Amino acid sequence: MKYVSTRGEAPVLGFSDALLAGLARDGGLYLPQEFPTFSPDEIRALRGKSYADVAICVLTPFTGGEIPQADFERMIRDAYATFRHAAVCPLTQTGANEFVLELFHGPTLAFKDVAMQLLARLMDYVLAERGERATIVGATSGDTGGAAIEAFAGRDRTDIFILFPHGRVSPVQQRQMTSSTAANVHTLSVEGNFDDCQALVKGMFNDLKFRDALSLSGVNSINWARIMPQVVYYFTAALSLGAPDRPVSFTVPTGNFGDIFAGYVAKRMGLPIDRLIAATNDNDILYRTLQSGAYETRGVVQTTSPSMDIQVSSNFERLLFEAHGRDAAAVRRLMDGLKQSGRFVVAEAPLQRIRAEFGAGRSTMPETAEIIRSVLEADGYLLDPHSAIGVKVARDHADAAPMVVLATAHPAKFPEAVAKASGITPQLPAWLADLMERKENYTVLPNDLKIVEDHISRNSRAVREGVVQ
Ligand SMILES: Cc1ncc(COP(=O)(O)O)c(C=O)c1O
Ligand SMILES: N[C@@H](CCOP(=O)(O)O)C(=O)O
Repeated sequence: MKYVSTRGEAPVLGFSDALLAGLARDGGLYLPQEFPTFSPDEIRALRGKSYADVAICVLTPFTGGEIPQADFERMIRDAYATFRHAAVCPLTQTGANEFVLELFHGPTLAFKDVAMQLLARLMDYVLAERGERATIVGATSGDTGGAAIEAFAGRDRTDIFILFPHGRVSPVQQRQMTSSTAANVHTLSVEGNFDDCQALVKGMFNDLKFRDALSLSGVNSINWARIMPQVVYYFTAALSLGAPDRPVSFTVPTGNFGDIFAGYVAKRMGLPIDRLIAATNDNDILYRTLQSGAYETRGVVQTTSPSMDIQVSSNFERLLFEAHGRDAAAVRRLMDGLKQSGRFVVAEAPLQRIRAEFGAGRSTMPETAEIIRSVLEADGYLLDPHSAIGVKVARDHADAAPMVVLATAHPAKFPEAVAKASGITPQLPAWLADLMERKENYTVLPNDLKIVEDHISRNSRAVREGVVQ
């Protein structure tokens, strides 16, 4: 199994190198050269297996045999043993034909744990095998940061630097990131929005001198190994609802387009998915793009679903690569247009291909609050604002196929918005009960690439100890 960049000008890599690379050296995103496929009989044979066993079957082809199988299986079992629900990602019914896929039973109460718990183990393993260290940089609108810090804290082959937008994450999300006492964790509050943080991270990867000097690695969904583990829960959810003998649709609260792209991968692997619906908040660039073909950035607006306050949606590039028949030159032209003018237009043929696979919808803040209230009243089920956006949009797209809505975060991460909508203040689970009393430790930095790079260089243990120059 080899991995190619969406921009076609970076080296083709094996799994371990793609894992450590994060962003490709040409600024593109890695994708498998071809997707492994499962026949209906092979999918049927996954019925009744545990989450970890399905993960082993679905994910093994992606490693290309580079990780010894027994080690890979151990890492998968260890990763999912950190989840507080026996099913790992259980399904709950919230309507006649509507199901919520709870992805928030991991250590930081968001779907990011599903990938991050495995990614950290894989990176640590590969670095140890090679006798190397890495400096991890990541941008977060609230959840990736907490999940990454939890997964990498105390690992001595990595320093981790997480950039979050100053004053734009929920208090619980902030405390999850800033209360780590591990020496390898560095939390940076950037004076900007999530797109600024993401641009800084990409800027560091594209600064090849800095990248090589610090052995940079990434934990955002620009890293293929962040998308890969998320493919598994599409399989487990669809299997529970009758796959491969019954097609199932999914609605996915969407920001960086990573989670829904994992659904697309599952479909390409042979899972019979009927429709994939992207649900956005007021930062609705993906909804607008699917409507008009014009991908046009506007200012990020702050909403009650802060993790989705994103305009530049990184993984859309992977979809563009697919929709253009893997023509990297076409992707480069679109990305150049975006850099120069903040927009590009998808041509008619690729747009039709995208529309054949994806639908989209939007939920405004009042609509999201109303769904939280009405689902609680009708079903006694408390949604977080991100998951509520999914339910709202799913209901706008209801038809005969079972619809699975991805519930991407626990309501206790956003107590204010949930209480305002429902009158109920959700409580953190016992193991996080004292979270808001824990001491915070973070550095505020301006939105300036040079200043952020200098800060990281000064604080990276790899540089201080002379492990990398
Ligand atoms: C709670 C929550 N829901 C939805 C999303 C959107 O996921 P994606 O960026 O993979 O589209 C995010 C973050 O990205 C999130 O943290
Ligand atoms: N919503 C995310 C934003 C970063 O997305 P990623 O999936 O690319 O890591 C967050 O909560 O940080």
